[in-house]
Amino acid sequence: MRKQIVAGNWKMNKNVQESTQLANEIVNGVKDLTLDNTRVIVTPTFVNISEVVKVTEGSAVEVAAQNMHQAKSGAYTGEISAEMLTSLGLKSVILGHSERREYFGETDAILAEKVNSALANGLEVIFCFGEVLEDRKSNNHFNVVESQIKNGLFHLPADAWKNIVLAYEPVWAIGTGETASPEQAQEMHAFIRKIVAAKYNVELAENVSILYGGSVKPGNAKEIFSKVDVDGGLIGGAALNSADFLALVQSF
Ligand SMILES: O=C(CO)COP(=O)(O)O
Repeated sequence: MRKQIVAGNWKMNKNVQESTQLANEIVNGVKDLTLDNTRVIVTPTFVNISEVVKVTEGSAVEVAAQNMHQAKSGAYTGEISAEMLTSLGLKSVILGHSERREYFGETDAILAEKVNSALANGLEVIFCFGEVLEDRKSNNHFNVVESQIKNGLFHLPADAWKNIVLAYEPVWAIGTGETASPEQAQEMHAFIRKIVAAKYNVELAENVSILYGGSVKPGNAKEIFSKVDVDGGLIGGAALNSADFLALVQSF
């Protein structure tokens, strides 16, 4: 059975005190939940990872990073390597978020390198992709998503996919309050599974968790998560307070 995942992408929010407080509230909140098949992940900013790791140790809450550099080490001022993340005990990293693609010039080629570096270091990759509004309006969204997945991931051998989680985040729905309808999310997720099955095989495609991201809130999560090919969410705004985030964790 595929894992369900609720991952909070804290983006550039929360100082160290706020981060540890939020993590504490989430750790306490999940204590009494039967999570069964659901993974709960939080992703603080780099500077707050160590403190949040301490708070979450021994709990059901996993900590992941929002990004990393593709190089092993060296003269890359301001950057963070995969090995630095694993040395903190992290198991996963988000790569390819649309904000990284748009504001930091991360191309498909760079992302493929980042994916390789993360996997080589034993990290699971939560790989994000999604179309902008123009693409959806011109009915080009399937092509865009296919090419982002193909260029970022299809060079991988099948066995590497056990460490891949996909996150479909239509850019027009991120932080806008506008959500893809559950039907639009399901349609895209089914398409994604189909292209992964065509490249690899049906079993592999059936085993990949595909998250939806874009204005997921307690009020709409149940309906979105109920779709057969939606395995959870990558959450921005609603991950910044524990009550909303814990409600999402219980929305399956
Ligand atoms: O970008 C997102 C998660 O990575 C989604 O952000 P919002 O939930 O704020 O729309």
